[in-house]
Amino acid sequence: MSTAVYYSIEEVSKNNGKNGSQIWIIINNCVYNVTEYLANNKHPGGTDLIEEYAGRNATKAFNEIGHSADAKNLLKTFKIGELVQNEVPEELKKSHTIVINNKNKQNRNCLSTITCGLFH
Ligand code: HEM
Repeated sequence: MSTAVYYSIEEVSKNNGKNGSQIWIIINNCVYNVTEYLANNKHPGGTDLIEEYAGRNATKAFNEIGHSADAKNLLKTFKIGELVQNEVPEELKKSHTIVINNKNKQNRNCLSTITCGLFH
Protein backbone atom coordinates (compact mmCIF):
# COMPACT_ATOMS: atom_id res chain seq x y z
CA MET A 1 0.00 0.00 0.00
CA SER A 2 1.38 3.34 -0.98
CA THR A 3 1.29 6.22 1.47
CA ALA A 4 2.98 8.78 -0.74
CA VAL A 5 1.66 12.31 -0.57
CA TYR A 6 1.95 14.39 -3.71
CA TYR A 7 2.43 18.14 -3.93
CA SER A 8 2.35 20.42 -6.94
CA ILE A 9 5.16 22.87 -7.64
CA GLU A 10 2.65 25.64 -7.00
CA GLU A 11 1.81 24.30 -3.56
CA VAL A 12 5.49 23.96 -2.68
CA SER A 13 6.15 27.51 -3.83
CA LYS A 14 3.69 28.85 -1.26
CA ASN A 15 5.87 27.43 1.50
CA ASN A 16 8.68 29.88 0.96
CA GLY A 17 9.10 31.14 4.51
CA LYS A 18 7.32 34.40 3.77
CA ASN A 19 4.47 35.70 5.95
CA GLY A 20 5.12 33.02 8.54
CA SER A 21 4.82 30.12 6.13
CA GLN A 22 6.94 27.01 6.41
CA ILE A 23 10.01 26.40 4.30
CA TRP A 24 9.76 23.54 1.85
CA ILE A 25 12.28 22.66 -0.81
CA ILE A 26 12.34 20.22 -3.69
CA ILE A 27 15.30 17.90 -4.20
CA ASN A 28 15.02 15.38 -7.00
CA ASN A 29 11.32 14.52 -7.12
CA CYS A 30 10.77 14.84 -3.39
CA VAL A 31 9.45 17.60 -1.15
CA TYR A 32 11.17 18.41 2.15
CA ASN A 33 10.08 20.55 5.05
CA VAL A 34 13.25 22.19 6.35
CA THR A 35 11.57 24.76 8.60
CA GLU A 36 12.85 23.33 11.88
CA TYR A 37 16.27 22.50 10.49
CA LEU A 38 16.79 26.11 9.50
CA ALA A 39 15.12 27.59 12.58
CA ASN A 40 17.63 25.69 14.70
CA ASN A 41 20.56 26.82 12.56
CA LYS A 42 21.63 23.23 11.96
CA HIS A 43 22.99 23.48 8.42
CA PRO A 44 26.82 23.39 8.35
CA GLY A 45 26.72 25.41 5.12
CA GLY A 46 24.61 28.13 6.76
CA THR A 47 20.91 28.91 6.72
CA ASP A 48 21.05 31.43 3.88
CA LEU A 49 22.17 28.90 1.27
CA ILE A 50 19.08 26.77 1.80
CA GLU A 51 16.74 29.72 2.34
CA GLU A 52 17.62 30.89 -1.13
CA TYR A 53 15.71 27.85 -2.40
CA ALA A 54 12.70 28.22 -0.10
CA GLY A 55 9.65 26.99 -2.04
CA ARG A 56 11.84 26.04 -4.99
CA ASN A 57 13.87 23.28 -6.59
CA ALA A 58 17.26 22.95 -4.87
CA THR A 59 18.32 19.76 -6.66
CA LYS A 60 21.20 21.20 -8.61
CA ALA A 61 22.60 23.17 -5.67
CA PHE A 62 22.31 20.21 -3.29
CA ASN A 63 23.96 17.78 -5.69
CA GLU A 64 26.70 20.11 -6.87
CA ILE A 65 28.03 20.59 -3.34
CA GLY A 66 28.60 16.84 -3.17
CA HIS A 67 26.83 16.30 0.14
CA SER A 68 27.90 13.26 2.18
CA ALA A 69 25.85 10.12 2.77
CA ASP A 70 25.13 11.50 6.24
CA ALA A 71 23.70 14.66 4.71
CA LYS A 72 21.52 12.59 2.36
CA ASN A 73 20.27 10.48 5.25
CA LEU A 74 19.47 13.60 7.22
CA LEU A 75 17.62 15.01 4.24
CA LYS A 76 15.39 11.94 4.16
CA THR A 77 14.15 12.72 7.67
CA PHE A 78 12.64 15.98 6.35
CA LYS A 79 10.67 14.35 3.57
CA ILE A 80 6.95 15.15 3.53
CA GLY A 81 6.00 13.98 0.07
CA GLU A 82 6.74 13.89 -3.62
CA LEU A 83 6.10 16.07 -6.61
CA VAL A 84 3.02 15.18 -8.61
CA GLN A 85 4.29 12.91 -11.33
CA ASN A 86 3.54 15.10 -14.32
CA GLU A 87 5.65 17.86 -12.78
CA VAL A 88 8.80 15.82 -12.26
CA PRO A 89 11.41 17.08 -14.73
CA GLU A 90 12.27 14.50 -17.40
CA GLU A 91 15.90 14.19 -16.38
CA LEU A 92 14.93 13.23 -12.84
CA LYS A 93 12.60 10.46 -13.97
CA LYS A 94 15.66 8.54 -15.05
CA SER A 95 17.05 8.48 -11.51
CA HIS A 96 17.47 5.06 -10.01
CA THR A 97 14.72 4.12 -7.67
CA ILE A 98 15.42 3.25 -4.07
CA VAL A 99 13.07 2.16 -1.35
CA ILE A 100 13.21 3.95 1.97
CA ASN A 101 11.22 3.79 5.16
CA ASN A 102 9.20 6.92 5.52
CA LYS A 103 9.36 7.73 9.20
CA ASN A 104 7.55 11.04 8.84
CA LYS A 105 4.18 9.61 7.98
CA GLN A 106 1.39 9.57 10.51
CA ASN A 107 0.35 6.29 9.03
CA ARG A 108 0.98 3.39 11.39
CA ASN A 109 1.83 1.05 8.60
CA CYS A 110 5.54 1.59 9.15
CA LEU A 111 6.52 -1.06 6.65
CA SER A 112 4.88 0.85 3.86
CA THR A 113 7.54 2.14 1.59
CA ILE A 114 7.79 4.85 -0.95
CA THR A 115 10.20 5.33 -3.75
CA CYS A 116 12.28 8.36 -4.39
CA GLY A 117 15.11 8.90 -6.83
CA LEU A 118 17.43 10.33 -4.21
CA PHE A 119 20.64 8.43 -4.91
CA HIS A 120 22.39 7.45 -8.05
C1 HEM B 1 17.81 20.22 3.55
C2 HEM B 1 18.77 20.18 2.69
C3 HEM B 1 20.21 20.07 3.11
C4 HEM B 1 20.78 19.31 4.09
C5 HEM B 1 20.08 18.29 5.00
C6 HEM B 1 22.18 19.62 4.09
C7 HEM B 1 23.10 19.06 4.95
C8 HEM B 1 24.44 19.36 4.99
C9 HEM B 1 25.42 18.70 5.82
C10 HEM B 1 25.13 17.59 6.82
C11 HEM B 1 26.62 19.28 5.55
C12 HEM B 1 27.99 18.91 6.18
C13 HEM B 1 28.88 18.24 5.11
C14 HEM B 1 28.30 16.94 4.60
O1 HEM B 1 27.93 16.07 5.42
O2 HEM B 1 28.18 16.80 3.37
C15 HEM B 1 26.40 20.31 4.56
C16 HEM B 1 27.36 21.14 4.06
C17 HEM B 1 27.16 22.08 3.11
N1 HEM B 1 25.97 22.35 2.45
FE1 HEM B 1 24.22 21.46 2.79
N2 HEM B 1 22.44 20.56 3.14
C18 HEM B 1 21.25 20.86 2.51
C19 HEM B 1 21.06 21.74 1.48
C20 HEM B 1 22.02 22.52 0.93
C21 HEM B 1 21.79 23.44 -0.16
C22 HEM B 1 20.47 23.65 -0.90
C23 HEM B 1 22.97 24.05 -0.39
C24 HEM B 1 23.09 25.10 -1.45
C25 HEM B 1 24.15 25.49 -2.03
C26 HEM B 1 23.96 23.53 0.55
C27 HEM B 1 25.27 23.89 0.68
C28 HEM B 1 26.20 23.37 1.55
C29 HEM B 1 27.59 23.80 1.65
C30 HEM B 1 28.26 24.91 0.84
C31 HEM B 1 28.18 22.99 2.62
C32 HEM B 1 29.65 23.02 3.06
C33 HEM B 1 29.79 23.81 4.33
C34 HEM B 1 31.23 23.82 4.81
O3 HEM B 1 31.90 22.77 4.73
O4 HEM B 1 31.66 24.86 5.27
N3 HEM B 1 23.33 22.59 1.34
N4 HEM B 1 25.06 20.33 4.22
